Amino acid sequence: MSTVTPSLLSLVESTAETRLVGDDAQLAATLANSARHGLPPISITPLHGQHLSLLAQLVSARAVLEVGTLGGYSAQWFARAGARVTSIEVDARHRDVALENLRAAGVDGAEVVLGDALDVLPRLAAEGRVFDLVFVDADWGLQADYFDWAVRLTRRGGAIYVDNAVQSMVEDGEDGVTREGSLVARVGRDERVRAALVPTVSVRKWDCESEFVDGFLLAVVL
Ligand SMILES: C[S@@+](CC[C@H](N)C(=O)[O-])C[C@H]1O[C@@H](n2cnc3c(N)ncnc32)[C@H](O)[C@@H]1O
Repeated sequence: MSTVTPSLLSLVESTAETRLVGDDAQLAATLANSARHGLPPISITPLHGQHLSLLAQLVSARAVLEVGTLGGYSAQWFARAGARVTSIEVDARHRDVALENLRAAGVDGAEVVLGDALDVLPRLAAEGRVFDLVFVDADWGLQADYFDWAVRLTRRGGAIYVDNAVQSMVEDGEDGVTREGSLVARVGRDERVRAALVPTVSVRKWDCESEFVDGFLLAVVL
């Protein structure tokens, strides 16, 4: 077997991206416009977008809730699966760029709600909103709180996807990983869901030292 090196992993990732996703002018335009407006380059990758879009398709998602819009890149992947996206963003500049990008991409009906997620999520629950899939991609320290609201906002059989769950545990260090209040401890005690933690690797983040290893938490609401 070949030795695993950054360049070999990079080839695997770029080949899969070319073969399975291909070039997409609209998505590239979204990233370029976000960069022009000075948004940080922290959107999901194209393969990750495809993965989330497939997941939305698998749960026949008509309504997707996203926590953390940035420039609306991941929101477009959900729209491609045929879902209507509601996305929460705390930064008004990010919200404005996302709306511009979504309009340019011809995404109809996407809703970008400006506000702190922990204010907006209870409001959506009080309005009786229900989603097929919730994608959590905002501040890592609050993942467990977002998850708790996500369960209340997701239909039975729907899915919750918490991005960067592995990195957030790694950042917490050994004591943080095993503490009772951690994301996996709280989700593990939660009888409303079944969940798994899925570690991933991406050489796109090889330069960020440990960040090339990450992973997500996926749960299904019972
Ligand atoms: C990693 S980016 C989201 C990337 C986006 N999902 C994508 O892949 O295109 C995280 C976003 O969450 C937003 N955010 C951070 N804290 C938040 C909060 N408390 N409530 C709502 N949004 C928040 C940030 O402003 C940032 O735009």
